[in-house]
Amino acid sequence: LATFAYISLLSHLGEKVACKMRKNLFESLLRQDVAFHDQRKTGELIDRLTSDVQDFKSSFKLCISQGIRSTTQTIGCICSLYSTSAKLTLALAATIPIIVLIGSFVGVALRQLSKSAQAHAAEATGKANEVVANFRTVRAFANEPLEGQSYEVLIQKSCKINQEIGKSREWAFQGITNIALNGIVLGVIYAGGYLMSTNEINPGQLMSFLVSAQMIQRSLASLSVLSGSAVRGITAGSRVFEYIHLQPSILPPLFSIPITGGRKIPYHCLLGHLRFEDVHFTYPQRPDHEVLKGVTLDIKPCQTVALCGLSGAGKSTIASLAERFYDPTSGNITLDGVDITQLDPSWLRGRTIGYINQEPVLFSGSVEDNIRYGRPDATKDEVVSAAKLANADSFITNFPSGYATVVGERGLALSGGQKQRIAIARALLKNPSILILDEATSALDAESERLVQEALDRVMVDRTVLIIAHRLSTIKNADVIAVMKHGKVVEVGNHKELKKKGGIYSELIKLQE
Ligand SMILES: Nc1ncnc2c1ncn2[C@@H]1O[C@H](COP(=O)(O)OP(=O)(O)OP(=O)(O)O)[C@@H](O)[C@H]1O
Repeated sequence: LATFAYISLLSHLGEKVACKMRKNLFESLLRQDVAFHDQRKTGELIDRLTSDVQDFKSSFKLCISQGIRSTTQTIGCICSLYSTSAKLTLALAATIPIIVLIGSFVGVALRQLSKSAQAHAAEATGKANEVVANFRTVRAFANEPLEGQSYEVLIQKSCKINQEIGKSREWAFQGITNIALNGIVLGVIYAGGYLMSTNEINPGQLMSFLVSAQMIQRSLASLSVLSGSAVRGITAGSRVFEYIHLQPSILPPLFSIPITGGRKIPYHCLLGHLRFEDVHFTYPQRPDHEVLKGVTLDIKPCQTVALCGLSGAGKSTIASLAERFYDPTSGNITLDGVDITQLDPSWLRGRTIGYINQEPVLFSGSVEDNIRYGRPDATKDEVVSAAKLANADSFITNFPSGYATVVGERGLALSGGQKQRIAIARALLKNPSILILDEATSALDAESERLVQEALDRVMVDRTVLIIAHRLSTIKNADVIAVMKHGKVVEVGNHKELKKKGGIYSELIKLQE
């Protein structure tokens, strides 16, 4: 009964610990900056969330069940040894520091190997994740054998290290400890024989001492096997806790980017005046390349401002800074005169700014779920009216299952134009005061573009809009057009003014015409 109780208690506890670790790790991953995710592979993060937590749980359960038994057995037997012959016990105790020293030396070496094996396994998972997620591209380039080989190389590395760990565990851990422990038994027979000859102990006591010493030997041997698993568990745990305790990086000058907390501008006071003032910015993972070099841009309330310019000039970076995915290296970005670093980021992103980009990402689930992602508490009527505004209602209702149609992973079951219109509906559902369109129509064919553009024209009314576009025909009617080159705004004006000016804009127009 006790065994049954302890097994079920332990499995209950182990599952609870794993569940809590996964929850904390996942929450921590969601809390991290965009820069953190830019620098890491998705599969590597998923590996920590799955394999590492699993390893930690298994090792935790094993250490508790076998560890407690072996430790109590060892302690009990030591007491028994001491009561049988204090002298012999003390002689035995003198050898323990040597065993501990060897054990810890081997333990450190094993832990390093184990860490490297887990890092390689995570790299392999990252690779597998990337390939499976982008399967269509792999197939389109007929690169299945190449991807298979590069996965094999990664998996082989981790396999080799695991074999090395297995070998070291065999000879170093179990081999050396067995030699040491059997040596102890021989020592006991030798020393016990001597004590018997001097009549300090009798044969019965020596026999009982030997039995206890052997029991200790067995317990210590099982502890040494356990320590291999403990090493793996500790390494896996340290990889999980490393990210659980990771704080979002502190960016200059003083602020971190928390998910929530900070000022909110009440809805009825919010004008939507966005201003960039002498903004400099460098991506954290590419510190030697300054992307924005002193951008000043005033986007007045309800104005439509278009950004254009050469590829790589820094247009999308401006959108990322407005969303506060990153903080500028220097300079300020203000919303209605308030520095956005003072504002609650979740309010800023979740309520105030609607962001639609070139490749909208949908989640597996129904069309309705995807639109509701913009505002989870929206009613069905609100979802439908957002879809109507985005020119999406007609094609959605033409699906046999209507709004319950499942869009497939990342929206693969929809066309580009349909995905884009669902993304517009999703952004509109939160009724944002500022709309950022990052080349929202550039991936579409003429008919889809017309439908999407029609939807966008309708929703741009009465909002501050920042459009990033390559095709200049789509931004002709913008109130202000800012032309960017090498991280700077080099021309500002409306279409007519800039065309007349004869600068970069007019050249780009000529090229496109
Ligand atoms: N996450 C990132 N990490 C590091 N560098 C980046 C990152 N995103 C963009 N960059 C670099 O910043 C520069 C500006 O990129 P950005 O995407 O803002 O340009 P863009 O003007 O929008 O270009 P395009 O019109 O081609 O989309 C480029 O040199 C790019 O390589």
